[in-house]
Amino acid sequence: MTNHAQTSIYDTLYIVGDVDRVIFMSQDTRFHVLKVLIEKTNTNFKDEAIVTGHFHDITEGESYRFTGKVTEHARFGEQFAAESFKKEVPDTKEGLIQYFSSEKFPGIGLKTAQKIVDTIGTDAISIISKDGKALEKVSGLTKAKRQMITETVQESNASDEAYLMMIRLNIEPSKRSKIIDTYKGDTLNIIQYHPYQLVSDIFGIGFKKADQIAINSGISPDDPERLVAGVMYTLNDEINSVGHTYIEVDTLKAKSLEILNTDKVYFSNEDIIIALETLADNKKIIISKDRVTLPSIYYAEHKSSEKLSNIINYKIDEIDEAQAKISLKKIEKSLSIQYSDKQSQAILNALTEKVSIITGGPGTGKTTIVKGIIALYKEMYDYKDFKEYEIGDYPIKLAAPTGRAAKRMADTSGIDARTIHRLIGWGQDTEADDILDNEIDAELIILDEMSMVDTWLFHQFMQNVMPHTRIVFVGDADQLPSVGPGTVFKDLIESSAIKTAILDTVYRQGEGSSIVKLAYDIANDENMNIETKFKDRVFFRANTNQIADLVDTVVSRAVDKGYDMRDIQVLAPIYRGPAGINILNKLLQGILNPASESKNELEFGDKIFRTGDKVIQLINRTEDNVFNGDSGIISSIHFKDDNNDKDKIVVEFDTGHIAYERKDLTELSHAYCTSIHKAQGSEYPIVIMPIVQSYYHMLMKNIVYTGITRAKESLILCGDPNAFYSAIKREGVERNTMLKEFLSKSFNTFNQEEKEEVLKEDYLTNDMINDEKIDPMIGMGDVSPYEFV
Ligand SMILES: Nc1ncnc2c1ncn2[C@@H]1O[C@H](COP(=O)(O)OP(=O)(O)OP(=O)(O)O)[C@@H](O)[C@H]1O
Repeated sequence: MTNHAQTSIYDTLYIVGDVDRVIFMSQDTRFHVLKVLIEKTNTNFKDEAIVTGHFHDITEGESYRFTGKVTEHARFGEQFAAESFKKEVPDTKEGLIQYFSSEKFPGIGLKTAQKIVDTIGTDAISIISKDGKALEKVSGLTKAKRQMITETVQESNASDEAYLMMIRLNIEPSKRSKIIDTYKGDTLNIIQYHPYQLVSDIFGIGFKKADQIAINSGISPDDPERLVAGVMYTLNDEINSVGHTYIEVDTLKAKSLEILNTDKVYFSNEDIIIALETLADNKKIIISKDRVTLPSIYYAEHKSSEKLSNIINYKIDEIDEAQAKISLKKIEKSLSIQYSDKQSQAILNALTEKVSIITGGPGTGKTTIVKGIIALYKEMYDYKDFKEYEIGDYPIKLAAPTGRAAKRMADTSGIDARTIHRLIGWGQDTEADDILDNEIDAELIILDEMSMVDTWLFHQFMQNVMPHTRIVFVGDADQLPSVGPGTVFKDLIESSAIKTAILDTVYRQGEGSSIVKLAYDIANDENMNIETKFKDRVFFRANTNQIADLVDTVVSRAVDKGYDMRDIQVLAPIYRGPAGINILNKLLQGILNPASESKNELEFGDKIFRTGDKVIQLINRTEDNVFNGDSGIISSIHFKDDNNDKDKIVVEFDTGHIAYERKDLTELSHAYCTSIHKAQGSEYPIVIMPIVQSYYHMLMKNIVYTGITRAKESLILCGDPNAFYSAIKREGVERNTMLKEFLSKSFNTFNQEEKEEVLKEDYLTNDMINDEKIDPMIGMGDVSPYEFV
C-alpha cells in the first residue's frame, strides 16, 4: 500500500478529473472501470489514475469528483476505488456558459447562458439548486425555461446523491433508475425515511425488500409506517396474488402478523386494528362488516353490476322471434351447418336478450355460434357487407382481452375485432378520464375469452357500454380465472341474472381430436389413462431432472420437421427449479435462436436478449397497446452510440413495434417457455407441457385444463403420470368476490336507500381505480411474483 505522505488518514481522498475512457462497465451492476486524467487530487497519483466503482451515469470527456480510497489490484496495480462520485460542476465563467448552453438545457443558447452567469454569478449551480426562484432575476427568461433549468439542475444534484444512497442501502441496480424516475427530487427523502412507500410505487419491490432497506436506513421494526405498510401489503397481495376482491378481517389480521412479527418486534391483533382504522380513515381501504378491500375494487364491482343491471332493464324494440327463427334456418342452409338446439338458442338469445352468455369448452361451437349471431343480425337488420363500412362503423363490435384472441376472432368472423382496451378507447396518450367518457357506439358487442376479464377491466368496459347496446359474453368457465382480481365470468353465470347457454357437446371430436376429449374428461372428472397414445397426443414419462433433456429432444425434432418457434410452445407452471420456466427458456433459446455473429445480444440480469428471440410482455403497457401475456419477436437491438443515447431492444408484436430501454426490460422475458397463465387466450399448433411432482403448488385442475386446451394439433405431455392425476383432482383456491352478491341485489332487492348505503363513501371515484390499479401476477404459488423479473 502506498504511503500517502501529504494526507492524514482523517482526510477524505479525492480525485477530480476528466473521464478519458470507460474501460469496462457492467450493464447490470453499473460497476465501472475508468481512466481519469487528473486535474486535482490529494492522493499520490500523478497525471492519471484508474478509478473503479458503481456509477449510474458516466460520460466520457466530462469532469467528476471521486472520493474513496487507494487500493492495490493484484494484476493492475494501484487503483482508486471510489465510494462516491459527483459530476464536477463548472465554476469558471466560461465553463458555466458552456454548461448552460449545452444540450442538457434545450433552447438555451450562448447569449442566455451568459446572461444567467452574469446575473447570478459563478456559484449559479449551487444557488439554483438551493433556491427555486434564483432565475427570476435573469431578465428575458420565460417561466417555462426558468422551470426547465431549475428542475434539471436540482434533479441532477439530487439524483447523484440519491443514487449513492441506493448503493449504500443495497438497492438492486436494476431498480435504481426506476426509483429515481418515479420520485425525482424526492428520491433521497423517500428511500431514507419512507422506504415502505416503495412497496406500493415500484414494481418489483416487495415488503421484505423494503424491510431490508429500512433496516439499512436505521428505521426501527416497530415503526408505525412499517405496521401500516405490512397490512396494506398483505391486503394487496391477497387481491393481486390470490385474486380475491376482499379479504375477511380475521384472515387479514393473521396474515399481516405473519409478515410483520419477527424475533425483534411483536405486533398484536390490536395493533392491526389500529392500522386498519388508520387506513380506513385515510380512505386507503374499505371495511364493510367483516370484510376489507381496496376502495377501487369495491367501487369497480359495485358500479359494474349496477351498470349491467341498468343495461338489462333498458327497453329496446323487441325482435320478431318467429322471424328470427326463420332467418336462422336460412343461415344454416347458407353456412351448410345444422345448429343444435342449444346452439340455436344461444344465437337467438343474442337478439332476444339485452345481455346473454355462451360458455363451453373447446370445440363446442362458440366460434361457429358467433358467426351465426353476426349473420342473423345482418339478416334481421339489413346490415350491408362488413367491407362496405368505414373502419369502426360496423354496428357489431367484437373484442377480447388479448391481442392474440382478438386477432383470432377477426380471422374467424371476417369482421374487425380488437382488444377490449382498444374498444374502450385506451391507447396512446389516453388519459383515464377520456376512457370513461368514451362510449362504444354499437348495436351489439361480443366479448370472447371472458374468463380472462378481471374486475377492473370489466368495470371499465361496462362504463362505456351504451344503454341500448346488446352484449354477448363468450368464454370457457372451466379455464383459469383472470390474472387480475375477481371471477367475473363465473360470477355473471352464477348470478342467474343473465340467460346463459351452456354448451356441452363437442363437435371437433368428429375430426379426431383426442385433445378436446381429454379436456372434456378433465372438466367432468372422468377416469382416464393419460399414458394411452393417440395420433395427436402423447405422455412421456420423465423425472424432474430429465425434463430439460426431453424437451430438448422433442423441440429439436419438431424443428427438424420444419416447425418454427411460433408453432411450438412449451408451457410450465413455475419459474424455478430444473423443470422451471427459466431453465427451459435458456435451453430453448439455444435450440430455437442460437447465437450467431449476425445477431446482436444484450445482457440484462441473468438473461441474454438476442435478435430473433421470442419474448413476452409481463405487465400491461396500455399506452402502447401491448398487454400482459402478449408475445413478440425481437426485431433489432441497438447499442448506445452516436445515434442512440441509450441501449434499446425493439420488439415486433402483432400490434406493431415497441422499443424497450434498459429500465423497461423487467417487463420483458423470453417466451419459448411461458407460464400457463400467460398462455391463456393464445393457441399453438404444438404444446409441450411438463407435469412433475416438483410443480406441487401449481398442480391444479384449471391450470392443467387451460394448458392442454392451448394445443391445436399436437399435445406432448411429459413427466410423472401421478403428478397429472393428482393435479386434475385438485381445485384451485376459491376467490372471494362481491360481484355476484351485488348483481343479485341489483336485480332483486336493491332499493335506493341501500344503494346509497353501499356507495356512501363519496370519495369513491373512477380516477381512484386508475390510481390504485397495479399489475398483478396471480396464482404463482410459493414464489413472490416480483421475483420473476
Ligand atoms: N352444429 C354443428 N354441427 C357440425 N359441426 C359443428 C357444429 N358446431 C360446431 N361445429 C364444428 O366443430 C368445430 C369446433 O367448433 P368451434 O371452432 O366453433 O368451437 P369453439 O367452441 O369455438 O372451439 P375453440 O374454443 O376450441 O376455438 C368446428 O370445426 C365447427 O365447424
